[in-house]
Amino acid sequence: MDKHLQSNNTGFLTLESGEVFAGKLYGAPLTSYGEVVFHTGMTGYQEVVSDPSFYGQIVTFTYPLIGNYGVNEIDYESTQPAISGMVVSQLCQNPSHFRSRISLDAAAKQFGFPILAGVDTRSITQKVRQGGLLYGVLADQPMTAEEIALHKLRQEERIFVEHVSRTRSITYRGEGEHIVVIDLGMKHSILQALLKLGCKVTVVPYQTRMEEIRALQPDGIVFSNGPGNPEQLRKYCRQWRKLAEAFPTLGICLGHQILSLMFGGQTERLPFGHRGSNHPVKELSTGKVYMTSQNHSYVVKEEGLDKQNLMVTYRNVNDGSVEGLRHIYLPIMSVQFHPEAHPGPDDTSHIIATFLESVQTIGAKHYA
Ligand SMILES: NC(=O)CC[C@H](N)C(=O)O
Repeated sequence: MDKHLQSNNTGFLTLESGEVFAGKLYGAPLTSYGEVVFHTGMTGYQEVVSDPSFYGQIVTFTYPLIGNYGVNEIDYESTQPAISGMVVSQLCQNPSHFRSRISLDAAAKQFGFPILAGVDTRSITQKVRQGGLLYGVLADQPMTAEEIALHKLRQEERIFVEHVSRTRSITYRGEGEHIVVIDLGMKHSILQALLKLGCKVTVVPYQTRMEEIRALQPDGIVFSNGPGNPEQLRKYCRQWRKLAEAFPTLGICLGHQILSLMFGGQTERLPFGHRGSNHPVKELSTGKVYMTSQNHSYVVKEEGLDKQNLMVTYRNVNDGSVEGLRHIYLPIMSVQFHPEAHPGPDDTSHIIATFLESVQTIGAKHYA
């Protein structure tokens, strides 16, 4: 018997395509439902479970052993549970790391999400790769197609950003430039990256009005990462465009996708998403390839992109999809990947520094 499996509770992941995967249930004894996605990182599970971009998703890890270095107090990306549920092959119950405080099982109990362990995660991944958007339910019994269809319908009606964006503004003191982050489900490490560069940072709820943001006298604006379909935010894009045109702006992941919407473009679903720590992207101006941390289902659609104003700066090496945009005349830039990394390589951390340089130099000159 697998020494990692000590739970007596059998659990099931039922996919909308009809397959049922049986395993052992750990973490919080809750039924979870959502889009089933796969993450290929060998590490980073603590950041993934707490990254608000994963809100409403059941995340399957392709790396076979998860939980082996435990969970610590400092690597959380938010204080709320983000994922809906987790599926792993082997769940390690005896973690070993000098920073570890509790096991992943204990953290899942505290955070409030279930873990299904002991299942063939490669087979689930193959199904997701073949099936595109695939909903599932993780529960203590298999579900019927009708039950899943009902959950799916409810899920599709929800605007996920509403559940993860802060409800009140908060300012973090720094001596440097004042950056206002539009919180679409901001990862804590984006805040950390800005604070590390000396910025004063104000994080505002995503529905904050333009006048309120102007009153904060920002030097620059960041549109954060976040969950769900970017098209759900289209109605805010007119006012966000005004904001982006008024201040040096950086968009990260969901923030990048909405930048294309602001300029009349569209987004589309990738066949099965990019989630992992080793997605290669090419910087078109230099031909340099960077390894990046990624986590997205949607992508900026090439067709319909406002090429009068925006140019593509990065492309995914595997599928050629758009990974970065820059405004031709204004200091506005965005990336589909995560320059703040965490988890994953920090090869592209210079992007946040470059944004800050534009805030300090081009921004001041441009708007003088
Ligand atoms: N990490 C993110 O910001 C994700 C963006 C968007 N929700 C997507 O899945 O494509």
